[in-house]
Amino acid sequence: MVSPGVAFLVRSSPILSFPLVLGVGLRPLSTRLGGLEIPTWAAVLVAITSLPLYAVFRVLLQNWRNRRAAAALGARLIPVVKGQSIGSVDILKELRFNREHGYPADGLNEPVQALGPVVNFRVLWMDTILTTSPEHIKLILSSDFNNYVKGERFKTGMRSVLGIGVFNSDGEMWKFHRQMTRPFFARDRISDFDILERHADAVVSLLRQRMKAGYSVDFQDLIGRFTMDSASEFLFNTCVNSLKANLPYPHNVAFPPAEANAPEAQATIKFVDAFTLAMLRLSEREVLGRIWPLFEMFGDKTAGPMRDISEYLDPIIDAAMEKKRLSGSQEKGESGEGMSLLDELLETTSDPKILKDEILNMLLAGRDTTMHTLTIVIYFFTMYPEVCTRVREEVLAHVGSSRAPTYDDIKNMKYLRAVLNETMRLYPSVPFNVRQVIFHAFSDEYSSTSRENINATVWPSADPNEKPFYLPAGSKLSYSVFMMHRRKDLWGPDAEEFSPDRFLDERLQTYLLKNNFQFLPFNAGPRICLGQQFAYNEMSFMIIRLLQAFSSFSLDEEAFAPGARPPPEWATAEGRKAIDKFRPKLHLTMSTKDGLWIKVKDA
Ligand code: HEM
Repeated sequence: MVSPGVAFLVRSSPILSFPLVLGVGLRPLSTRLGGLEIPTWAAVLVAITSLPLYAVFRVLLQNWRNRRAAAALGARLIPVVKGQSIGSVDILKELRFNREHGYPADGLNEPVQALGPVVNFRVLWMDTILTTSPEHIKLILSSDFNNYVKGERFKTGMRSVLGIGVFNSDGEMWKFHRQMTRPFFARDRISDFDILERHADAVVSLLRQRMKAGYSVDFQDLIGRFTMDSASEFLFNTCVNSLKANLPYPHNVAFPPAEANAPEAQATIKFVDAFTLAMLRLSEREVLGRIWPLFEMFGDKTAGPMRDISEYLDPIIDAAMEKKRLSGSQEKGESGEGMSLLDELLETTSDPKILKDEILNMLLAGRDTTMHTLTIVIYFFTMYPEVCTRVREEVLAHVGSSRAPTYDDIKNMKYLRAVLNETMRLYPSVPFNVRQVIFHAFSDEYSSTSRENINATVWPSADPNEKPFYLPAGSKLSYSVFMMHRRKDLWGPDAEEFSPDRFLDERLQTYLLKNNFQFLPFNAGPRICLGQQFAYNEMSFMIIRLLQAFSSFSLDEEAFAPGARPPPEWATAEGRKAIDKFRPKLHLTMSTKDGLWIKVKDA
């Protein structure tokens, strides 16, 4: 297999070989055509400078075209964030550094404050537009949905893991996946809580065991196992059983008890680690953008983890296919309780590639998002014990201290829902998302001379007296719900405060109900999260079980590894960056660096 880097170079070879062809061919050609003798040094100089000159020419031409097209539409160009170095490479470096070591939106807040809610980070002369405006996000996700796609650039980077699954497809393929999976999220299916109950009980007893033994627990790790086990059983009827593998001990326990993992846990650990690593590799590609293949010259960095993932998943898919083959037409159409997503998918397709892609896409969607939200809810319980007490009172009033909650119990618990929403407002699982303005240049349908600007679009300015913004076709966009959820002009002066009541008191009317598109933890429009209701049920169920078992939660700051604590310089920052006691980490989704070490008190 050719590595992504080599494939990239081969694809780019026509342009990269241009200087060579020019260097070798210029002298004989000029002699033949015009009898002109070009000295060797001049031919070499022309060859060396040809590519940079061509690049400069293209950039200038593109800028001129954009200005002209914007003027023709009565629009203006999006303000560009100016870097200090050629091609604003310093901005790229800073963004990469901040992604690894900073707080989310470090390096983005300042330009947005200076230039407004939409800016263009023109790194390496390529437009990368960032918006934090609900009006623009509404256009992207809903009212002008057909003009935006995930885009080839994004999909190529994700393909080696997510294939052509629902997350990584556009157009007809995306519709096919969406139609295929939607029935599975019907209300009766997602309110069947048997699976959740078993795994939630395991979480509670593991917490109790560790407390009894006198150790703190990494709640993020523990709850990630809960969401992984629940999702795997729900999706493919086979529990990954990650809750059966041993829990880690805090870094400050000098001699943790020696515990060997049960043999059956080994395969689980390998699968879960491979899954986590594959997601990490994908997020690294996303940060590098178009040039990511150059960092994979010697091989596809997702190939190793994907081998381990396939080793685990392929037999499960094969067995389900075989079961389906043996049962034949008997079961056809009998979708209903007890059927996993995989069983349901087998009603539509028997293509193992599509089946695997879909399962992996759903696991990505279902594990890390709910893991993160539940982790931050518990973190907020440690920070705001009065909120924890109030949710607990609601739990005891609606469900009591022992019975498992039902769908209706959960639906009626308004404060719990407000706590979940407030958590997802401040720390949404998908803080940044990407799209591309669709580009139809190669469609036969559009063969006019100005075809590259078909699908160019405009966005309104916040100030109606200002001209709208012009976006060329093909522009790469990033929208940040993380930043939008913290805007004081949208949420009020207390936007950075954790206050679940804002979803219940007059602030709901004053702020949120004025503009539904300013709160989007699950996205909106045709691509809205398919698992939204499932996620609310799963998270509420787990919190209720925890609050029936435990009366309070506390943070064990000593148990956090030194590199996982917020650095001292954050203390002088504004807002939550100064207050919070964990370090957010950004990959495809958000998490906390090195987990969340807590202690719990039995109820
Ligand atoms: C707190 C929990 C969750 C949050 C915050 C969340 C958030 C999101 C967001 C922001 C998207 C849009 C992604 C994009 O545009 O690329 C999305 C899509 C999706 N989510 Fe969720 N999600 C959660 C849980 C789940 C669960 C538990 C499942 C299923 C088991 C799920 C299934 C999906 C699917 C299938 C999509 C793709 C929709 C499409 O592209 O058409 N999500 N989710």
